Amino acid sequence: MSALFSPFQLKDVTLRNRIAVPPMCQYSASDGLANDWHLAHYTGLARGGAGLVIVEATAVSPEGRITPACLGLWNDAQGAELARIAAAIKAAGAVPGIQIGHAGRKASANRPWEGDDHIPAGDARAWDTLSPSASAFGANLPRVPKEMTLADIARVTGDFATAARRAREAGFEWLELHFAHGYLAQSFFSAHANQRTDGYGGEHAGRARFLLETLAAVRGEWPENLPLTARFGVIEYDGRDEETLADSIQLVREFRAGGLDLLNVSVNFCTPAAQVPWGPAFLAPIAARVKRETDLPVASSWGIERASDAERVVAEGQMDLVMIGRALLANPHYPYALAKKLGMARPSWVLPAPYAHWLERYRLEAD
Ligand SMILES: C=C(C(=O)O)c1ccccc1
Repeated sequence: MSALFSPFQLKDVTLRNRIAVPPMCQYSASDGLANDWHLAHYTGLARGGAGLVIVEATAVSPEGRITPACLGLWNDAQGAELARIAAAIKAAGAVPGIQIGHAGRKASANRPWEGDDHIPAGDARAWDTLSPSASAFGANLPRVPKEMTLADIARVTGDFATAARRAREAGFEWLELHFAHGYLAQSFFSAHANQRTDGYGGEHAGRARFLLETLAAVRGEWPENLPLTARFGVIEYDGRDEETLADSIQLVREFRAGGLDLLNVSVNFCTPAAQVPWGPAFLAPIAARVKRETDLPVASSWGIERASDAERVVAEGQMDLVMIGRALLANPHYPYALAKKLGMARPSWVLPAPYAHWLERYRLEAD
């Protein structure tokens, strides 16, 4: 029996396998509203056999979008459109998940294929960005953000909680807080972005405060019986990795004490100077260490594509779920290819019956 195709239960939710679609921005919304692009995109991924489909970074407030074309969950109309997507994912046999976040100083940017840079300040599409400190990311994102006031911090924490409530009302059963990739929450924990001298900066407790307060606020809205998770960068690859990892693992333990059910282990992306060692499943040993040292279930991503890697990292207990992104964009039925590669009996039935029966009936020997 393949470990990758074994079920996974977390709280009252059971995934049919260990394959998860990570949140991957589509940059295809208007006014934060999901549309037919998103419905077809996520329905196709769910029909492709993944156990969990997580809808892309969805902003908790208008200024929290990465680009003007990002999804939002700050009003009921957005919730109604997302409800269609949650229902479609569930109808296809996958668990519907959603990531909610705030882009912080990386907000107000052009879409990646239209520059991937900050929209010029004079452009009517641009907006003021928020961050723990008035320090820019740099490189393609040079805009200096506004240092958040205590009122700003409280408002955004509340926005996360309200978005979590709307996510549940929309029918999502898996919630992921976006605490990674140099966005607002990650910025609060990183000295690359947070130079505050008040209670939200400085030593570990100060830099962790926004994330822990936001987790607590969301915990109060999200049902206890459904998975509450976070994608969190635990390593920056800036030459201080052991220090960052130890600091991050301490915070992950605090997340667990605060009611987090699983951590999606990722990279910080808080400085353009990072030297990320890209490669097949390069983050798996880091995810395994986080799992070992925090006793939390973990997922991870980045370069997990080969059937042998995906099976190994689960079978060896390095991670509980594998987030397979680009291979699933290239082929939403990739779980079927993985099932065949791993020698599963009747691999076609990873797919819905209307597809599986044809694939079974007229199989070529070569299949
Ligand atoms: C758009 C991203 C996200 O939503 O996390 C992203 C950004 C940087 C690297 C990977 C993913």
